[in-house]
Parts: sequence; C-alpha cells; structure tokens
Amino acid sequence: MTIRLGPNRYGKAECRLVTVVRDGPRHELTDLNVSTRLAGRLDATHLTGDNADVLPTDTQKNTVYAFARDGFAGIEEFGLRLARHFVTGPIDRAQVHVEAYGWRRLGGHTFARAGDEVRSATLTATAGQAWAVGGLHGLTLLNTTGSMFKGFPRDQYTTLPEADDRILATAVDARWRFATLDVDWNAAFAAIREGLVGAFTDTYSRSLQQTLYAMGERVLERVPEVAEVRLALPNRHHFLVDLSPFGLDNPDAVYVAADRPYGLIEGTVLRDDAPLPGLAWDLGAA
Ligand SMILES: O=c1[nH]c(=O)c2[nH]c(=O)[nH]c2[nH]1
Repeated sequence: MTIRLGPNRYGKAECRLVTVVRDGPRHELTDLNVSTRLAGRLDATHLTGDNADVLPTDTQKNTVYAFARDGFAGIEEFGLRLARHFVTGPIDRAQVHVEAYGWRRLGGHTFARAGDEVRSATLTATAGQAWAVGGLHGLTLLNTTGSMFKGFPRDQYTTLPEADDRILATAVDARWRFATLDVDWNAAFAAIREGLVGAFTDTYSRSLQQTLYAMGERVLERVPEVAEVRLALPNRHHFLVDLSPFGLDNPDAVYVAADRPYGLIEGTVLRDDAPLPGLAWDLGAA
C-alpha cells in the first residue's frame, strides 16, 4: 500500500479588520473579513514536520493588517496586493478572500450595520498571473407581482397549482469573474449590483431560472470587464394561505413565508469569448 500527500493549502481564516479613513469630518468605514490560502511545495512540513517553507499563518494575519495601513482602492485591489505578496519561494499560488460587510451612513462619523448583504472578492495569484472574482451575497429581493410559474409537467406527485401572479423572492448569491485586472473596482461593483437588482426588478418572470439568466446577462451587457457570472438563487417560496376554513377568501393577500425546503436555482452566464478561468475559482492541486 502506498500513501501519499494529496492537494493541500493553508492560511489564516477570517481576519476581522475595520478601517477608518479620517479625511475631514466625513469618515469612511470598511468592515472586512479576510482569509488567506497559500499552496506550493509544502511536502516537507506534512511529511517530516520541517517548517522551513511554512510562512506562519500568524505572519499572514499580520500582513493583512499591515497592508491595510494605507487604504485600498476596493477590496479587489487589497486582495490582489496581498495575494501577489504571498507568492514567493516555495509558495507558488496564493488566494485571498475578502468579505466586506455593509454599513449605512447615518452621519459624518455614525453608521448603522446594513442588513445581511456582503460584498466579496477572491483574488488568486501565481508568479506570473492573477485572477479576480467578485461577489454579492445575502441581498434579499422580492417582487410582489410580475412573476408566474406555469406550463410545467404534471405527474401523480404534482400538487403545485399553476401561478399566474405570485410573489418571487430570493437571496442573491452571485459571483463574477473579471476578464482583466484593469478595473475601477468600486465602480464595477456598483454597476454589477445595479444590473442584478435592475434585471430582477424589470424581468417579467416565467421562472426563477429565466430571471437568473436575465440577471447574469444584464451584468455582462453593462460591465465589459466581467467574463462570467455564477448565480445561486434560493426560491424563497411564499404560499397563499388557505383561509376557506374561516369562511374567507384570499385575494392574493396573505402568504406563508416558507423557510425550508426551498428551490435552489443555480446557473452560469458567460461570454462566448470569455478567457479561460485558470485558477480564478479554485486554487487547484499542485
Ligand atoms: O421559478 C421556479 N422554478 C422552478 O423550477 C420551480 N419549481 C417549483 O416548484 N416552483 C418553481 N419556480
């Protein structure tokens, strides 16, 4: 029997980091969660415990804080700078994942945490190349009309009535791959978010699948730097309550907001001429 070391990587997970830019009375706040992952020639530490090639995860954490000292032009730029820094010597691949929690401004120096919405960025570097993936998670959207679901096959297990007008709700989980690193990151994020929300709002939806495609398509139409959009949209079902036991009708007024189970609609929308993803999505095996 032969046993060998398979794919491996290591890093510091979830470095929580808040930055304040104090240019005048109007302060800027960022609230981040940064994770690092390094991979390369790391056989020795696993096989013999020789740590000569192991940059401590504690050092990685300190580097994250030090690199934040002078601010950054978007979390993508911050992650890219860090990922490139970590690629040296035996480390031939590095990935930095940054999550940014939203804060709503209440005043010059006062903020309120803004819901569950999270912006993310995953930056991957090798010695010669780098890739950027952005993301938006936990943005819950709901249309009270403009959505139907009908024409589906029926068999002996089908109970779902056809819906001409239903509530459509989802919590957007989107990631997109940039074709280039020459990007105005914050402007791109704003345009992408607007594209996702705009397409959800505007699309007369015959299925959440159709809405998913429209959302990805809108991003690709509006933001030329994006090559590919991956979406996972939970269908947050809202079922009409049967009020007939109480002698009442229900003119599309009262719904149960179901928790589980939920439909999960997933899909990728991409350009025909999208460059190959390389390590953008996955740091990969050695
Ligand atoms: O938009 C929808 N897509 C489905 O695939 C599906 N399946 C289901 O039960 N309801 C819905 N709604």
